[in-house]
Amino acid sequence: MKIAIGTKNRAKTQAVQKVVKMYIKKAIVFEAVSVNSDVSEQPMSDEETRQGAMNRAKATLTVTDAQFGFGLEGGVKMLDGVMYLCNWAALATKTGQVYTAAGAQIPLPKEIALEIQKGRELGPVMDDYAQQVNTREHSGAIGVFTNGYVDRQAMFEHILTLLLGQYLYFEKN
Ligand SMILES: O=P(O)(O)OP(=O)(O)OP(=O)(O)OC[C@H]1O[C@@H](n2cnc3c(O)ncnc32)[C@H](O)[C@@H]1O
Ligand SMILES: [Mg+2]
Repeated sequence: MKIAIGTKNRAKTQAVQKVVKMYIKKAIVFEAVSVNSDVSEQPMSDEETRQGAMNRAKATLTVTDAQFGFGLEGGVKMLDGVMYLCNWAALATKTGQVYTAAGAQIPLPKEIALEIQKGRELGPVMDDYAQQVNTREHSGAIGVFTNGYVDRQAMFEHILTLLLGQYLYFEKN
C-alpha cells in the first residue's frame, strides 16, 4: 500500500508516518513529494490554510500512484485583533474523497505578528526570534511558545489522527 505526503518538511513527514503506522497494520510505502500548495507562502486565514492543505493532498495523487495522499499546511489567522497560529491537514483519496481537520491554535506575540504583517514568513521570523535554525522543521512556533511541551510534529500528529480516524470510519461504512 502506497501513501503520499505532499511535503519534505520532516516535522510533517514524521508525523504522518507515526500516525499511519499506529493505525494501519499493513506494509506501507511512504512517498514524500514536494507539491504546490497554490496558496501564498504564508497563508493568512483558516480558509487559505485549509485550501493549501487540500491542494497539496490532491496534488500528491497527480504525481504518485498512491492510494491516498496527505497535505499539511501551516498558517496564521486574526481573531479579535490577535494573530493565532492555525494548521490544517487534508487527506485526498484516489476515489475523489477529501477529508480535512484542523489543529490547536495559540496566539503569537505582537512582535511576531508585526513581522508577519510586514510580509515576512513565520519560519524565518521564528528562527530570528528563537535564535535557532529551521525552527519550522523542529519545535515550530507552537513548540517555542508552549515552553517546548507541544512541538510542531506533535501538533500535526493530533491533526493527522483526526484525519485518519475520519478516513477509516467513513471508508469502511
Ligand atoms: O515545506 P513545507 O511543507 O511548505 O513546510 P513549511 O514549514 O514551509 O510549512 P507551511 O508551508 O505549512 O507553513 C507556512 C509558513 O508558516 C511557517 N510556519 C508555520 N507554522 C510554523 C511553526 O509552527 N513554526 C515556524 N514556522 C511555521 C512556515 O515556515 C512557512 O513559512
Ligand atoms: Mg511552505
